[in-house]
Amino acid sequence: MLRWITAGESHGPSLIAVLEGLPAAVEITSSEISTQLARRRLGYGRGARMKFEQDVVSVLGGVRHGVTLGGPIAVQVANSEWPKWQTIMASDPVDPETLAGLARNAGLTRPRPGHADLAGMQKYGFDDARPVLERASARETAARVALGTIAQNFLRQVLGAEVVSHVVAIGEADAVDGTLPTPADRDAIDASPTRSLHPDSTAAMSAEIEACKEDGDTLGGVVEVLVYGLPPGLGSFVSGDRKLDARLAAALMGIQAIKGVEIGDGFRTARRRGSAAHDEMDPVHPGVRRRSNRAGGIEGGMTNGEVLRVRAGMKPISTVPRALATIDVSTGESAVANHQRSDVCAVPAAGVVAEAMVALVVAQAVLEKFGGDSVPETKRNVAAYLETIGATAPVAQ
Ligand SMILES: Cc1cc2nc3c(=O)[nH]c(=O)nc-3n(C[C@H](O)[C@H](O)[C@H](O)COP(=O)(O)O)c2cc1C
Ligand SMILES: C=C(O[C@@H]1CC(C(=O)O)=C[C@@H](OP(=O)(O)O)[C@H]1O)C(=O)O
Repeated sequence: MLRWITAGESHGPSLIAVLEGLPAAVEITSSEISTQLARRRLGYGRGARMKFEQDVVSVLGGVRHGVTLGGPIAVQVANSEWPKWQTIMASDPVDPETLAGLARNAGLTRPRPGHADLAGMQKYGFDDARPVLERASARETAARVALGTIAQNFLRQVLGAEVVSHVVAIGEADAVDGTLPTPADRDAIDASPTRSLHPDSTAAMSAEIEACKEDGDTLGGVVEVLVYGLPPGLGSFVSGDRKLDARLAAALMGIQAIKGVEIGDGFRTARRRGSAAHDEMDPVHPGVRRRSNRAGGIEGGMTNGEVLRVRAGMKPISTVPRALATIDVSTGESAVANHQRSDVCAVPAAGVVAEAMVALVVAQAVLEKFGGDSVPETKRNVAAYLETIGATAPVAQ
């Protein structure tokens, strides 16, 4: 069973990510992880912290000379801003007088609507939002992207599968409808400040962000993740918790600020008639070809051999510069919410995080189906399965 966990606070010394259950012989380097982390920092609308914070990657365990060893993999993403926070976020006790003298440590008693602040303080018994927001912060997504890089390498090396993401909406600005991006479009997408394929989409989304910024407001949007090259049969129909669509939805909803997930055409399909909703098949001897892919490559909780396609909707950033109404928990009176610097829009970054979560869930399903303690063993198992289903295997469009 492939499993993962992260630890660490937004202004702590570092984030730590652990991935357990991956076979030996997956090729991975710290510079590949750094490259993916750099992609997460990009995008029009991100705040000042993205400019000065550096993600400093160290692979602490599970990898030797660029290949995995089969044991748990531990990755550290150090926060370069730590020296400024080392007293406030120290793990050992600190003299209260020293703490009281630090302006940065001023009590955060005005919880921000849309954040974990208030319920987190109530639940864990804090009178200040700092201990809540430190862990709730999307800084943690850097650790997920680090693990997602390893999962993407595994998928590529075992199946030749490739994960691609792009932004399909920011606020009211929708991407120009067109062909789906393929792995060949990755560089072009990353070169767009809104991670869109079409220049007209970039222009419309950038204008939306610019207008929002001038109004002192924030924006959300929708990202889409595609996985090319998956065999049929990942996931299962036999129980709800084994369905791949359910597992993808849970993983994507687990990303900070994601409020909706669609598999394939999702809510659009819900409004269609059955004759226009499903993906008809034709035989092509040998194999089967689909006339469409509205299902997004998943039927009955399993991949069906078509391109996997999933969307995630992100709510607008909660720390709104034009601060929202709240209460001050120290007085019980009305107040305006705590405001620190913040992103105006982080949808492009959310797409990179979504790629990571999709890669991890799909890698987990691949290992469930094919097992293997080394890449060659998993590949042999994949090859045997594909040979078995040969005559009915899907043929690429
Ligand atoms: C990549 C990324 C960057 C984010 N940046 C910010 C930010 O700068 N300011 C902010 O208030 N929220 C930001 N968020 C969203 C909050 O972390 C999130 O809304 C909050 O933790 C509450 O969780 P929930 O929205 O899932 O309920 C970001 C989310 C993501 C995925
Ligand atoms: C640091 C990151 O994102 C942070 C996510 C975040 C939040 O509330 O989620 C709030 C901001 O942090 P701060 O308030 O310290 O500026 C973002 O910068 C990151 O993505 O690496």
